[in-house]
Amino acid sequence: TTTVKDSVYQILRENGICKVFGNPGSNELNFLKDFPDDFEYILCLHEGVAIGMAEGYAQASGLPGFVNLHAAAGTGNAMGALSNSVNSHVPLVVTAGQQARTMVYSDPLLKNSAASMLPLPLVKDSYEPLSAQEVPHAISRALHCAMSPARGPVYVSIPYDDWDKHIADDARLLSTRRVVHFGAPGIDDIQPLLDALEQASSPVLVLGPEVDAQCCNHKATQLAEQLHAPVWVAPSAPRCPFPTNHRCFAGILPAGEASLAQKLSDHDLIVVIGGPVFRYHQNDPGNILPDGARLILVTGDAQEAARAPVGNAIVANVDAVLSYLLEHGVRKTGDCPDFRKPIQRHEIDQSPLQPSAIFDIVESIAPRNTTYLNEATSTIATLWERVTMVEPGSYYFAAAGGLGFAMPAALGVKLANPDRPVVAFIGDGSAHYSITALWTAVRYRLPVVFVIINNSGYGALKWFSHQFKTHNVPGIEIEGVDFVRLAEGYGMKALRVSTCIEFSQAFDSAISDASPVLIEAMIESV
Ligand SMILES: Cc1ncc(Cn2c(C)c(CCOP(=O)(O)OP(=O)(O)O)sc2=O)c(N)n1
Ligand SMILES: [Ca+2]
Repeated sequence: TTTVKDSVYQILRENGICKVFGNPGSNELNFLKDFPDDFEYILCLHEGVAIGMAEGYAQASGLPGFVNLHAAAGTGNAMGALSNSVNSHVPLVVTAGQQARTMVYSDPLLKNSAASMLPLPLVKDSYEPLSAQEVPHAISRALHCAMSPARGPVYVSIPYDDWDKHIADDARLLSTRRVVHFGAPGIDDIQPLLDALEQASSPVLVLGPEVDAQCCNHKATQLAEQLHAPVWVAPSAPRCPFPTNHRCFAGILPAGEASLAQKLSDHDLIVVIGGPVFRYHQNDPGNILPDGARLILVTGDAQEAARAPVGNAIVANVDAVLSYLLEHGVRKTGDCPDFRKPIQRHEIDQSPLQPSAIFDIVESIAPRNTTYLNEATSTIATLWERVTMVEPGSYYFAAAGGLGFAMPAALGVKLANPDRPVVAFIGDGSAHYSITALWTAVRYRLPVVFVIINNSGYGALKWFSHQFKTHNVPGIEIEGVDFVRLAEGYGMKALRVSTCIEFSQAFDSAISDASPVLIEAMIESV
């Protein structure tokens, strides 16, 4: 026989999982005791950080993230972060310790009374095994469910007295299970798309995060060149699916119905690959498509296909479809046009900082393979205009817009890819949702550069107030926060700058520092 605990670690080990992101309580101690030395426990001081870090790690590594939380209180703290995970199709197994199986009904402290209901609908599946014997199978099933298209987080609640129970050794059969997914279409399946591209006089490509998640950005560039088509990144982008310095890159689409359709008004065929149609943000009612245009969606997510309000959809592996289109699709002759917009760059001088200057300075210093995260929400469009992102895995943003994602996700990305620089632009508002990530960065020596863009408040909400004509709104000014002292309080190197030359010097030093650094960039309040 074996124990539930040994069986579960063996299942994780055989599936390449060796990191546990977590925050422990007494319910978790039986799972964590005699912690195996071939695993690493990453302590996060808030459960939103544990989820965010596991999400960044999973997205950057392609491996499932494994999280261990504490009962209902820990799961509740994780819910905001899970809203991003379920939208970004990131494979996570989220476990939470439950009170002792024999005590739960007596309403004890630290119980998770409706455990399998608590995280819904922000997980693909959630379960509390009916007996200790079921726990290894529940973990194995959660792992394969999280990794099956469309990927996503799965939750398992486990009573703490289950871990030491002895069970039959057939759990070994579970740890060696392999589930692989192909989803490649047959040529007949995508013939309608090939025909539409052949007949279109002005096709346009709109790319979503799945292109980046499957690392087929380069195939998308070849397809754009073959079609002489401009490429837009789908709105509210959580990843960067296309090189922003490529001649076909037209920009990131606005997240409003009318404004998005207006950007695509010159096209008669809109091919959306690897993302929803569309993830709008501001309410900007209008026609979803320009007059006379038709839309075809290619996605690995059947729900995304079903939810689309317009056009036809092909549910298939995005990488496989791109390969088909390259091999069998129409090829335009002559030179591919250049769809890029020229950018006027800032001088790096004594002038006061502003977001566009910050991004120009970063653009002039950061290595080309840097990964960026941006949660200074009023500056996102400016980053996409000014920062070059080429490789897969160059950019991450909260897929549901749930703030508090970028700081912990930056740590997870760095943990997965230690050789790539990681820069996180964080708003002075967003920084507070996961500020404890700074301690985890120092504790695990993750040399991320955190740039706090401090405009003394919720800049994006000031913009929305203007848009929505909802004036005199309280609660959007934040004055008097000292991020340098906050960072130093967590043991992190930190400095404050307010001019371009100061920021340039600080960033040039921070990007090659072996330790994490926080730079507080003071800019005019918007
Ligand atoms: C968890 C959470 N809480 C609140 C919000 C609402 N929110 C908030 C509070 C924003 C302003 C963030 O301000 P910031 O300082 O981080 O960045 P900017 O000043 O550049 O907008 S944008 C936005 O959608 C959110 N998206 N997620
Ligand atoms: Ca701000």
